[in-house]
Amino acid sequence: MAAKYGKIFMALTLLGREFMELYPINLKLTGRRCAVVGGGTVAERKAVALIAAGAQVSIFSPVLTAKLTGLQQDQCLTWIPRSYEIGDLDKFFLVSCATDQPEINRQAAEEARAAGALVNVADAPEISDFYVPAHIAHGDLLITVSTGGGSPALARQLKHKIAEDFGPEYGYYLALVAKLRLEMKERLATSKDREKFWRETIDHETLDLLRAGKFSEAEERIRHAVSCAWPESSNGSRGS
Ligand SMILES: C[C@@]1(CC(=O)O)c2cc3[nH]c(cc4nc(cc5[nH]c(cc(n2)[C@H]1CCC(=O)O)[C@@](C)(CC(=O)O)[C@@H]5CCC(=O)O)C(CC(=O)O)=C4CCC(=O)O)c(CCC(=O)O)c3CC(=O)O
Ligand SMILES: NC(=O)C1=CN([C@@H]2O[C@H](COP(=O)(O)OP(=O)(O)OC[C@H]3O[C@@H](n4cnc5c(N)ncnc54)[C@H](O)[C@@H]3O)[C@@H](O)[C@H]2O)C=CC1
Repeated sequence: MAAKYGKIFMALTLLGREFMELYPINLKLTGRRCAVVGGGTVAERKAVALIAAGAQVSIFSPVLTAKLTGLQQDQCLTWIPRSYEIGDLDKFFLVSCATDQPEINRQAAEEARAAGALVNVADAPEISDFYVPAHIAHGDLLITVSTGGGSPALARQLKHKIAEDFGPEYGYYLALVAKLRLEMKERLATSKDREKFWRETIDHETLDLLRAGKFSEAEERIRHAVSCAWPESSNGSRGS
């Protein structure tokens, strides 16, 4: 693979660190059954992200954090108020093993994988199918940072740095553009026109308007841009 012959690969080799490229995917979890084993701080972080993604979350743990207890009271998750037992994990799409007992995590991971689930193990990257990246979500906009398990603290720090530059206005911007994009498909004749338009339209003035909460002005600005660039496009001509 190209990356393996690049400068970064050479540097990693010099540093004596093995390099494993991960396959980046964004999972759709709406309505999927997911389990978290453990109810502490780490389990909480994993469960909250799963719930945010619309998963149907079950937690196996004798104790829950205050936040998880609140979520359980609000019926955002199902709590099985006891220690994990063999046989618990046979019906899940994804399982996160996050107790403070390494042997329990391992056992749960083995069972879940044998049952066909995707498995994450909080204290054992080497037996995990996937890692949870640090992330920023603004509506449909999802920015993730992965260090391949090398330094979660660095992933977290980079996330905070990126969040300073990409605030909620980018989420509003995306929502607006996604809506207008469908309309522009009708209005701009060819895919080349559309490509040119969207590359030129992503501008800071629209973002400033959104940052200031001026949503309709921002929408108007983009609509105006398309009428100026393609006055003839309003005749409804359609193309590829
Ligand atoms: C492999 C992975 C598996 C997984 O959990 O998916 C994993 C594993 C481990 N984490 C450990 C420690 C810490 N993890 C964090 C924080 C986060 N950890 C997350 C993901 C991941 N952690 C996956 C790799 C992701 C990647 O590298 O890209 C984040 C990004 C996402 C999330 O959890 O939601 C979230 C930040 C979220 C945010 O803030 O946005 C902090 C920082 C802190 O809490 O301040 C520390 C202490 C500092 C440090 O160690 O760096 C330990 C050692 C435990 C010990 O020493 O006992 C292990 C086990 C090991 O490495 O062996
Ligand atoms: N991957 C990550 O992001 C990180 C992983 N870790 C690792 O994650 C592990 C958990 O850390 P914390 O959440 O801080 O621990 P914690 O002590 O806050 O929580 C442990 C939880 O596991 C539950 N538990 C214990 N035995 C159980 C069993 N047999 N069945 C079900 N639940 C059981 C406890 O009731 C408790 O809710 C640690 O071992 C640590 O090494 C730590 C920091 C970050």
